[in-house]
Amino acid sequence: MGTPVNIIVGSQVWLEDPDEAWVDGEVTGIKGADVTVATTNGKTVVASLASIYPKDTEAPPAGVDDMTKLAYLHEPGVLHNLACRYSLNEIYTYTGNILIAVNPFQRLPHLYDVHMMEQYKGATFGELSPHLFAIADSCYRAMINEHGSQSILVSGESGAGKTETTKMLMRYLAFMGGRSGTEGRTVEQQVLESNPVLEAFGNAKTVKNNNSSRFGKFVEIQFDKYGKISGAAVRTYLLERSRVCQVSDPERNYHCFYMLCSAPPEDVKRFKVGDPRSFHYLNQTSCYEVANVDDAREYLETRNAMDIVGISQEEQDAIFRVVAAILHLGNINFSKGKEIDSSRLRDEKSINHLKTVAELLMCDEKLLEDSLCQRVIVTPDGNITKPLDPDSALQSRDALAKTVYSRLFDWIVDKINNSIGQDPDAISIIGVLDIYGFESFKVNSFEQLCINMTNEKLQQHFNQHVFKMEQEEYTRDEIDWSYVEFVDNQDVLDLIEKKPGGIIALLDEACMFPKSTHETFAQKMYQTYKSHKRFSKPKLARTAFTINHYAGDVTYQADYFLDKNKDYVVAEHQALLNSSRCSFVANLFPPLPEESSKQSKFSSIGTRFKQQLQALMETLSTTEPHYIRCVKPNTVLKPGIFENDNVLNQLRCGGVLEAIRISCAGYPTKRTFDEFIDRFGVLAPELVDSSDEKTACAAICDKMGLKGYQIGKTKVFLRAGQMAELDARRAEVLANAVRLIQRRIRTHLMRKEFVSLKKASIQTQKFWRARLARKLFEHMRRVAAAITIQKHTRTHSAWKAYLQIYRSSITIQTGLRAMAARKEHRFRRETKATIIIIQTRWRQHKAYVAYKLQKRASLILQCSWRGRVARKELRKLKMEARDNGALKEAKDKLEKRVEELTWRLDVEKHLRVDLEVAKGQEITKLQSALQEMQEKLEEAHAAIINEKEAAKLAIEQAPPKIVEVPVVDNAKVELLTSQNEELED
Ligand SMILES: Nc1ncnc2c1ncn2[C@@H]1O[C@H](COP(=O)(O)OP(=O)(O)OP(=O)(O)O)[C@@H](O)[C@H]1O
Repeated sequence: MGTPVNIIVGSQVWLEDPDEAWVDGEVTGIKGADVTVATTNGKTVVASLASIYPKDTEAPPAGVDDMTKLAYLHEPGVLHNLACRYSLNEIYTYTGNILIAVNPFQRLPHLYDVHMMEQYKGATFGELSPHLFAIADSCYRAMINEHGSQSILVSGESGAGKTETTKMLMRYLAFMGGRSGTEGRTVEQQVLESNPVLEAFGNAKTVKNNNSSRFGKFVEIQFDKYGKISGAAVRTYLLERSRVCQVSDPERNYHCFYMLCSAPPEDVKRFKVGDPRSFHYLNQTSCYEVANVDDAREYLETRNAMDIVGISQEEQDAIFRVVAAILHLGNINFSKGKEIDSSRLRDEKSINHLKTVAELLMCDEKLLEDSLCQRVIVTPDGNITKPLDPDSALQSRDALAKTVYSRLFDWIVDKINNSIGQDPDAISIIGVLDIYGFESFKVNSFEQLCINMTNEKLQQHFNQHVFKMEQEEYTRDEIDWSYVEFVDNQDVLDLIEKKPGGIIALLDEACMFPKSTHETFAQKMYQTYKSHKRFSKPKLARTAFTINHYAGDVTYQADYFLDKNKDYVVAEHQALLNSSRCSFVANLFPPLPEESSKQSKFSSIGTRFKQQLQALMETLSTTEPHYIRCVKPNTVLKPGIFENDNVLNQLRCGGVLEAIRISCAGYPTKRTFDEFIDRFGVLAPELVDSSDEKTACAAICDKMGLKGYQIGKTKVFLRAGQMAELDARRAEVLANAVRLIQRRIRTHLMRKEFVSLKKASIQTQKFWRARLARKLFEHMRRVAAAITIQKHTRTHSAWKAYLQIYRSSITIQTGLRAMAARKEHRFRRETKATIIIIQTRWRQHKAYVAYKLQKRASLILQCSWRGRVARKELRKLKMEARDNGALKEAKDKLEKRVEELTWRLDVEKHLRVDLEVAKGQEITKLQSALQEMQEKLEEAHAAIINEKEAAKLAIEQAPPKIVEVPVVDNAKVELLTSQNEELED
């Protein structure tokens, strides 16, 4: 699978690692055929050049959704891709048309919900990420479009997820083909509900899988012409019968046994069951429970599902009675009887169990015991009864249990089929095959041979479909395909199933020959196939043989082949159960036709299975197959050794690796010239018109630079990836064309839109501009009005403020003036009084002075006058005194008078001097008082001037802001006015 590339120092490579399977690293040195690699886990390993693989350093970290897209298609690349995707919960990956489903081992509900189904409904295959719904959808659409039957083959080892995948597929098909809104039990509902019923009776916990299907299953879903589900049939293959009687740790018997033991108490009582530990068929292992499974609930759910698939209550009861009877049957033990080689029931317990079995199966107790401990041999001379030794009796007991169980299982399958109903007019079918994958254990027995035969058949079918048909097509179209090879397994199939001469035919022969043993059978095989290249005898083996299957060598132990191949019902058992009073039990064992009962009782399981398989293959050959390979991921990156749990091995066994190889080596894509030109003509339209189809196809391929393609007679054959390449180019061309058309149309549309938008926008602009202008005008008007209002308001408030200041200043002025006036008044009053007093005094003084002067003057005048008069009289008296003596007296008198007046004048003079002094003092005093008053007056004047200046300054300094006084204090103004007037008055 490796892609030949030159490995040089520095190359990134994969190499095998004992712990990690594959480990990547870088080549650090090459010496001859040895390469030194520095691995990413820190080791330096020397490996041979042939054992290392190149690593794609440009691989997307999330992996690719189709393995065929891998740059280097080799085992580590495939595993790495799966591991990358798995780590991102991408459990599905395509390999061409095969879907690889890696078991997620965890519920991923979002992957399977209705929303997901809706998404995949009708989606082109490959468009969405790989999914089983994509397979189911392409299957459904192929059926509808091509009216052809389809099949989906789900394979994988035990626990890989086949049953889950099958269930999901059926759910999707029911979703697509279901009749929505139909009342009652619909076909699809019954098909879906048949799963839990089949699982209850056909599934068991095994080492590998807690819910392992111990049978193969082919569900055929029939569709009518409208694509609706019209019927269904379930075919089952090779139920593992031995499990009924033999279970090893840590496995369990079939689920139904445990369910019955956990049933509601009334059912437990009715069916006489109890603790599973008390039944031999269940207590051979210590495993009674399965993690996360509630058997009690499963019992009820199984019953419910049985209701839905049409199993009546009576039938259900009968089924569980048979199940209970098998459990009790297992508890019947035998000991040696009285006669030689005879047996009898060992103890009381066994007797009781026998009774219970007889009761549950409604058959005769004695007959039951006899059928277990005796055999009747028919001889020409009559019937001979032969007792069975305890071991044989036990075998007889187990054979009965297995037969009853397998008949019961077959009855359930038949019932489901009858109940769902077949549609004889079905237009097409979709078959889903859920069958065990290739098995290779340490010890492989007859079952493994059958299982591996099935897988060989399926592989052949796969080969035929994928490769043979492919190659036939190459041949038909006369193209060179010599280098595409595949391993044809027809020879292995011939070895196993050819009649006569195949292993199964030899086994049947051995079974019919009474003296045969597994050793004689093995010898016969060694002899017959000694030169068969697919058959070999292991060294020293006496019964073992190895078959070289397509998936690898498997060594089988022939020891129990004979027993396991024999499928016959002991006549005694047949008779016993047929005579049951319970019609259900009796019907499980219908009486055999007279001749066949007389003929050999042997029926070959191998041959029957081969026939069933043949029928299945015939059915499959009428369908278009689709493949799903389930893979168990426990060791995604484990080395490629041949072990069943190895992913690589699983892929190899599932034919996936081979498919990848062939797919890449061959021509996975082919198209008729018509289709090719139809699809890719756009890549070179000039070539298509000018030449014939074949030449045009070749020309297109050449033009696109494709290498290695081939032109057949009718088709173009493309190598892997070339279709994608052409598609990508086509998508590019189409996208360009689309873009051009879109551009033109968009231009046209945009222009139209632009014009109408322009018109509309002009209209809108007009409207808006007008509106804006109106608004602006309105705004301006409002601004002007506001300014006017503001002006008036401001005037008003300024006026108010001015008035207030004015009034205040008047008030202040008034106050100040009043104060000044009062002061003045007071001053004046004071000054006036002073002046008046001074004036009075002054005037008094002046008057007094004048008076004094006048008085002196008048005195002087009077004195002078009187002197004159007195001197005149003195001269007269002197003359008269002369004349008379009298005169002398007068003279004396007058002299006295003059003396008096002189004294008075002196006094007056003195007085006047005193008065002058007092008056001078008084004037000085008054002058100083006046001086003082004048100073005070000046001070008052200065204070008034200061106050006035201060007031003026205060007014000037007062902020121009005019504080609006909301209310004029008229009362105060009036008061001040009146005060002012009063003051003025
Ligand atoms: N798609 C899935 N999503 C979640 N869990 C899954 C899925 N597929 C499988 N499983 C889990 O793996 C278990 C085993 O799967 P399943 O029973 O389908 O295996 P199988 O291949 O049918 O085995 P067998 O051959 O033994 O019957 C399931 O019980 C389930 O838990």
